[in-house]
Amino acid sequence: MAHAEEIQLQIRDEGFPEHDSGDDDRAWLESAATATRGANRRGVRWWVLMLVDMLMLLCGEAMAPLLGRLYYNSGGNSTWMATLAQSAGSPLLLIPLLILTPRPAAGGEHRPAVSKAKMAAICVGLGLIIGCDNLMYSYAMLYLPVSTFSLVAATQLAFNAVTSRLINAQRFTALTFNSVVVLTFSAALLGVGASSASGDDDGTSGSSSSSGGSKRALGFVMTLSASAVYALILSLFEVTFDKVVRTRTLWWVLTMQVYTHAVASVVSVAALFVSGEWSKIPAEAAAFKHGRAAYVATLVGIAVGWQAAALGAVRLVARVSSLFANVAGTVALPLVPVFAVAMFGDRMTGIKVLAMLMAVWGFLSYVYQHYLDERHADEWKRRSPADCRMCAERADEKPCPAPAGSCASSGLRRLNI
Ligand SMILES: Nc1nc2[nH]cnc2c(=O)[nH]1
Repeated sequence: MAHAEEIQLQIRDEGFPEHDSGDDDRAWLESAATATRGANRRGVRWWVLMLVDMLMLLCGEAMAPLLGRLYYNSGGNSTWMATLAQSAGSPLLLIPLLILTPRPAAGGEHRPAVSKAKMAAICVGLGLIIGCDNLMYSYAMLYLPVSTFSLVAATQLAFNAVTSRLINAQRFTALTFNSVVVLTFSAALLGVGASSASGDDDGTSGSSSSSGGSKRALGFVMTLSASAVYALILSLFEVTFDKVVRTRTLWWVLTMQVYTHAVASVVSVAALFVSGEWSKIPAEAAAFKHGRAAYVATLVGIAVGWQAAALGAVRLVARVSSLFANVAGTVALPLVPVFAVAMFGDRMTGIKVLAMLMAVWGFLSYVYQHYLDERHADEWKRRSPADCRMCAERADEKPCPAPAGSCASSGLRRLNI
């Protein structure tokens, strides 16, 4: 018991001074009621903002790869230019970043300033990894047809399940597990369906038979590696928000995206010059199938599309988790062929419909789990301080069942003793 008291004291010393008079249960109940009302009010706004982030991610993930393929199919040949386009749109985000001012963390608690040197090192590291992912993605699109690409890219969710478990201590329930499995099968089904319909050569990229099996093998390895690296990137963003920045405001999301993508762009520009591809760009633009203006418009579209996708993804990482951001992104894989039906008059098949329905099912499964978690957290917020004290006084070494932060208004923190 002495141990438990020691822990209580220690926790009280750590924060929430306005509630340190732990005996004042009435005050606690009032503050809990206010917090719950606040949470409910934030609830609708939160879901609407999440929908906006998802739309940004889905539109970007659907539009950017289609334009990437248009670039290669219309005469574009520079993998470094295709790589640069994926990160070059980040200066666009300077506009909202300069308008916004950094907001203090929710609750107004004092937090030590984030070390600039540490953030610079993180942004350089993440930027280099993003640059590698972009390069692998460019090779993947160049060497693999859409069908095989979708099939292999479906693995990114499984990779994310591993990275988020190892790096972010993601909790897996039956619903989140179901979401990962169903979405992976949905994207894979699409790949199988497309390859059986087209003999795995849908002519959408430079991977015609003349390119040879070695290029296709390289495309396969690049897609698989990019899928793993993308999962790692999302998990590293999440762990940075959790452990380094320790807040998840829009200002920090924009800051991290602008700086990491700036690093990726600098590396891509340097590689464009060093590789000599730069000298071929004017001829490539002049010979572009739809003209020079279309060449520029395609690259600008790729840049804007990837920034929208990345912003949506990082916002979802900050709002929910890296796994959820990947779940939402994977929904885009089966949506692309359905968009192609509407935009390019492609044939609608039973497999495309089934893949899309499975994607929606997998996605809703994760959203429902998140809704249950929120409700569980709200229930804990409504409990009396005695419940929280019970946790603190438990001497059985078991973790507290309350969700993180839910004991905050009683002056006690969630315990993991
Ligand atoms: N590998 C990979 N890279 C990305 N960059 C932006 N989106 C993606 C994605 O879905 N996969």
